[in-house]
Amino acid sequence: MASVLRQAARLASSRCLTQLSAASSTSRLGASSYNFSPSSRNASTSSTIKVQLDSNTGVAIMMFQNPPVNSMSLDFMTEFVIAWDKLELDKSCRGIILTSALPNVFSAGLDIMDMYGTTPEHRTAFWKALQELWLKVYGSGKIVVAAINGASPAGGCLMALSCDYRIMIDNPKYKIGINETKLGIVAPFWFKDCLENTVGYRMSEMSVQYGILYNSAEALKIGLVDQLVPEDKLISTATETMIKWFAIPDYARQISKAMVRKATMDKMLAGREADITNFVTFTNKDSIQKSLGMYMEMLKGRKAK
Ligand SMILES: CC/C=C\C/C=C\CCCC/C=C/C(=O)SCCNC(=O)CCNC(=O)[C@H](O)C(C)(C)COP(=O)(O)OP(=O)(O)OC[C@H]1O[C@@H](n2cnc3c(N)ncnc32)[C@H](O)[C@@H]1OP(=O)(O)O
Repeated sequence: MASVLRQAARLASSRCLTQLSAASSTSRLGASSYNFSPSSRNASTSSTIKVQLDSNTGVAIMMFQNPPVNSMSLDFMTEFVIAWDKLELDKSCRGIILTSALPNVFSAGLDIMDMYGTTPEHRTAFWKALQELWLKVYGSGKIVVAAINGASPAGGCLMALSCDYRIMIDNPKYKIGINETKLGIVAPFWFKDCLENTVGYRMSEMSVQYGILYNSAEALKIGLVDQLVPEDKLISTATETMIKWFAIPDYARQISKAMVRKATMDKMLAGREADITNFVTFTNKDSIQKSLGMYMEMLKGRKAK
């Protein structure tokens, strides 16, 4: 145990988990001091990311607004990381709720147009931005809650899986999962690892091969999400959940989180360059470009019908 703690302490001071200690003021707020008065809100907005921070409670709400479907384009991910870094540095922020400002969709996942017909240089920058975003969210010392208010396939599911807790609107029309194989592409190992860490080995084995998208009730049943709520209770439940987590002393929780996530983080950090090369090589293939093109056509054709 002593060696685990020593290792965790080293981790907390390492590059990826530097944020863990940055926010380590112990429970300043309990649920009883929760006050969400509008006057206490700070707002900061980029074109695709809207942030509201309540410095009284320490809860920030980060909303995606990249119409039509919050696809994770290079621009979106760049703005996400800038907004994220600001919150990480803000000691008054102890937790972040990720949600969508658009109706019916949390995030449609990676922007296919960034992978289809683009140069290898563009795809390198795109993949680096995705890795960066994931490392920040997954490795954060803040408490991160996903308030899933719509469809959340592939990269959208990864974003939710990187949080500490997932709350989804109870509506069968909203689907979540790692559906890449259905597009004729392969989810990288760290998408699979996040899924496996959450739903277990057998379920992820089935899930990634079939490319299953689960409705909200199915997602709850397999543990892909933690809680279902009616639409009008989503943000209040996410905020109340966050306040409950605040009762745990930050430092102890952060070190524990770092211990649990270390193996998955380390694997990515060690394989980061190879992962970029894999992605670029894979998406250079004519057959993959063809699959992506056909999928885009299918999406657009579906709308035309
Ligand atoms: C060995 C391996 C090594 C490395 C790996 C290598 C490569 C593989 C990379 C794998 C990682 C991939 C991750 C991904 O996230 S891929 C993206 C997966 N996403 C999806 O499958 C979702 C597709 N979209 C939908 O299902 C629906 O759009 C959605 C989200 C349910 C919303 O439905 P609806 O409200 O009806 O909206 P429309 O379908 O009408 O769409 C509106 C508009 O948006 C365009 N669009 C939708 N999704 C995307 C997208 N992901 N990227 C870009 N554009 C998208 C759609 O075409 C419409 O456009 P239009 O111009 O017609 O308005």
